[in-house]
Amino acid sequence: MRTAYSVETVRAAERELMARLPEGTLMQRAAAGLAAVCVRLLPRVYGSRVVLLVGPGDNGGDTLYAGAKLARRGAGVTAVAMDPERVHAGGLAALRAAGGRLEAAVPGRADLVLDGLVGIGGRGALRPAAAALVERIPAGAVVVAVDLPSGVDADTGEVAGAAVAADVTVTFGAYKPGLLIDPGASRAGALHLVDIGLGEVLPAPEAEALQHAGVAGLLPEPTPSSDKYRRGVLGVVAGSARYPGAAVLAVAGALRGGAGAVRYVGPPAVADAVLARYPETLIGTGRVQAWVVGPGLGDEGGPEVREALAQPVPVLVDADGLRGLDPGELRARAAPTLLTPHAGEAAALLGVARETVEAGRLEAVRGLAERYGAVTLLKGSTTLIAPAGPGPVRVNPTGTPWLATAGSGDVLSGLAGSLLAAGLPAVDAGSVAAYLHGLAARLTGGPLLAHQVAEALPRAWREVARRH
Ligand SMILES: NC(=O)C1=CN([C@@H]2O[C@H](COP(=O)(O)OP(=O)(O)OC[C@H]3O[C@@H](n4cnc5c(N)ncnc54)[C@H](O)[C@@H]3O)[C@@H](O)[C@H]2O)[C@@H](O)CC1
Ligand SMILES: Nc1ncnc2c1ncn2[C@@H]1O[C@H](COP(=O)(O)OP(=O)(O)O)[C@@H](O)[C@H]1O
Ligand SMILES: [K+]
Repeated sequence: MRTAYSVETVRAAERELMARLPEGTLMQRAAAGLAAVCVRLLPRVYGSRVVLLVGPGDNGGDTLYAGAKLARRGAGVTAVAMDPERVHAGGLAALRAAGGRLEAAVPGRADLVLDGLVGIGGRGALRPAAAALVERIPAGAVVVAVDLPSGVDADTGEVAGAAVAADVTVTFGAYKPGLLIDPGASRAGALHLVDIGLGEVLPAPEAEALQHAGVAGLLPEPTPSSDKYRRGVLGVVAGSARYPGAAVLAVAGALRGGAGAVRYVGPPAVADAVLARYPETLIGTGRVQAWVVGPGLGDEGGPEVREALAQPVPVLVDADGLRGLDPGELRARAAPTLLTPHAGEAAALLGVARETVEAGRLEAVRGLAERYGAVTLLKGSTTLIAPAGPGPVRVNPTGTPWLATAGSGDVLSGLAGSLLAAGLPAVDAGSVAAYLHGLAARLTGGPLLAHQVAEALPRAWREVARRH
């Protein structure tokens, strides 16, 4: 599990650690880790051209000390300050002693650029002096963000104006949520974590991302004593005369997600379409361990949605099922509810613009989970899963923009429903489903069709299970 911590938490941990260590120790650890990554990125340090963009705080300090280390190994290092009156004095002295220079303008060419404008002390949009330096980053240079790309909000991943687009981010002590959540995540490039000793003093994280090992541990594999009922029966309320395909795709995701059986409930013509593709499907109501309601219902299916929500089993609500949801009714449910909106549906539920959700994904997913008392999975570029109560938000690290294709969300609902029916808690069901779905899409490659994602799920499952 990759874990991420808010600025407040990181600062508190740093204070606690700093109190026990000689002054400057943490900055020296950070600079040493940063310089080591830079050395690996350069084909040859000696004779390379390195540019440091230096802000007024400690982020600039880390950068100057790392630049000094590179200068000592023969790199030509030029620092450019956002505010020449406010530069970390010790860092600048170290750079100069190593043969580096402070100049007024960004050189036109560079092999490596270190973005040390702002780190976790950054607030709001980059000021014009900083944005002007970002614009001058020479084309072709490898860009390394120090702690985080300047212009990205460390806590949320929000980008309010100009921001550095890094090839690599070297972050100190702990990942920050903004490095894992878009739009920030897509500015961060490859992530390197430098251990500065914070691990021992960090409390619970604000965000976490599953990795193969964690997913493997959650996959509901059948055992010798399994039968189809114990493996989980999922009921699917989906599809309509207008959108029959949604039912087929949700059932596809459910069957490929390992359900012991899938029951389809819906119009006979749609049931025929489902059976034609998946003769394994059971038709009509009966006992289930979980429900998926909503994909492709259009204006139909209201009573079935209500009925499912009234039952004491986990219910996943997606797409048209999300319209007109009553927070009170959901909060009163004894069994878990998993909501799976995309940004447009989340915006409608929250009464805000879609752009607001896309720019502030973390706030949106937390807001929905709190309002509805339900685990909420917000789809899109970096899918997020928020628990119904306190606890870290799961950030999905797999996926590809090729998934932005009609019907892929229906496959996800079926898959997540299958995992709910198998008995996974809703946060695990949502995050394991998003993980496998994203991995299956990557294995398929683009341009992909939604049903191909469903068909690639067993491969994704095996790839995760095989390695652990
Ligand atoms: N506190 C610690 O123990 C450690 C901190 N470290 C480094 O220190 C950084 C935090 O340092 P600081 O607290 O000095 O803060 P930063 O250096 O991140 O930024 C604060 C400075 O940037 C300016 N600033 C804020 N928002 C801005 C904006 N939107 N546009 C332009 N300028 C802006 C502020 O006026 C302030 O001078 C970390 O990100 C990390 O790089 C590391 O050395 C490791 C140890
Ligand atoms: N830009 C993107 N990057 C990665 N994944 C995306 C992106 N856009 C959409 N997705 C994924 O594609 C799927 C689309 O689901 P949804 O919007 O419900 O589509 P549909 O209703 O057509 O099935 C979701 O799993 C979502 O996370
Ligand atoms: K930075």
